[in-house]
Amino acid sequence: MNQQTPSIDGEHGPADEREVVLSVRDVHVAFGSNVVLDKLDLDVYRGEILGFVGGSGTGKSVLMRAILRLLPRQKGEIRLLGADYDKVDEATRVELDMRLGVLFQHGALFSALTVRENIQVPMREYLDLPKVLMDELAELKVEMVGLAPDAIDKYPSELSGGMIKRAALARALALDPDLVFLDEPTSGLDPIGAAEFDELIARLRDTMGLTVYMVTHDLDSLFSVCDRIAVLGNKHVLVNGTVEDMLSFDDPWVQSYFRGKRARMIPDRLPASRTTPQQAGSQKSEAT
Ligand SMILES: Nc1ncnc2c1ncn2[C@@H]1O[C@H](COP(=O)(O)OP(=O)(O)OP(=O)(O)O)[C@@H](O)[C@H]1O
Repeated sequence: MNQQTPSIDGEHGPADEREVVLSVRDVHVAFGSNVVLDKLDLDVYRGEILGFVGGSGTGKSVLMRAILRLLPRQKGEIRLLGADYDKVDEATRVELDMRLGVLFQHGALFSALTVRENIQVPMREYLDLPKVLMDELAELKVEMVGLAPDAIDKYPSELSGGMIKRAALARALALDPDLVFLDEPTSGLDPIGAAEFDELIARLRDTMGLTVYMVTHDLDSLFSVCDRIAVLGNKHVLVNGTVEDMLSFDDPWVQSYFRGKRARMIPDRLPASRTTPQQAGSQKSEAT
């Protein structure tokens, strides 16, 4: 995908009318001679759930970390909420960071802190709030992600895998972000827990207007909650669009992934409920 790529207009209007909250252009990341990402372009639109997929080791985590500035990149521009991270002053950078939430794979909660304290970590880092207000906010976040109220004073070791994911999501939402990055949020969950987590993500998008960038291998998530899917291959985004676009895209990996045995086991791959205002439009790039 690039700015010159023709886009398919959706039923809700031309694709380019949507607000781009994350824009990645011509990104190049290498570790020594190992080039992981090259000439990579990607847009994420406000209010959508973008599913980001690709084979193992293709660079999904590397891209997420490069976007979050946890890894250096050799080339390329990354604009978040309209601002070029590399060109803004430190105060603006902090403001931008506050508008992002991240759920790392496996939750990555601080094991020595309770759920309440974990949720309050970003509040302590960025805000100067009285304890009573931070407690109220933490309680609100716990409720928002569907955890029982008594989970708030538990330590991560006392929680199930699904509860850890929810607690980590509550922490990612601590500062009411515009955009959340989720790294394989349903991995390790049983199918029911994973489906409930997907529903939670969709509900938060609908109620908070959240934009979601979700790295996932979970075909159920891709088919049920993602408005758009981007596929990483050959070091860049091979194609992005709806499930329907994936099914018709002529690439061996994309075909085997979306039409393979596991995909065929999902009974209703294109439920009508997938059509949302955020789903308007899709774009394709040329496979190389
Ligand atoms: N810090 C690092 N130093 C050197 N090489 C790295 C580093 N991080 C990632 N890589 C390399 O970058 C490539 C892409 O890794 P990455 O973890 O992004 O893959 P992925 O698409 O997320 O894979 P998976 O789906 O298996 O999690 C791999 O070859 C990996 O070895």
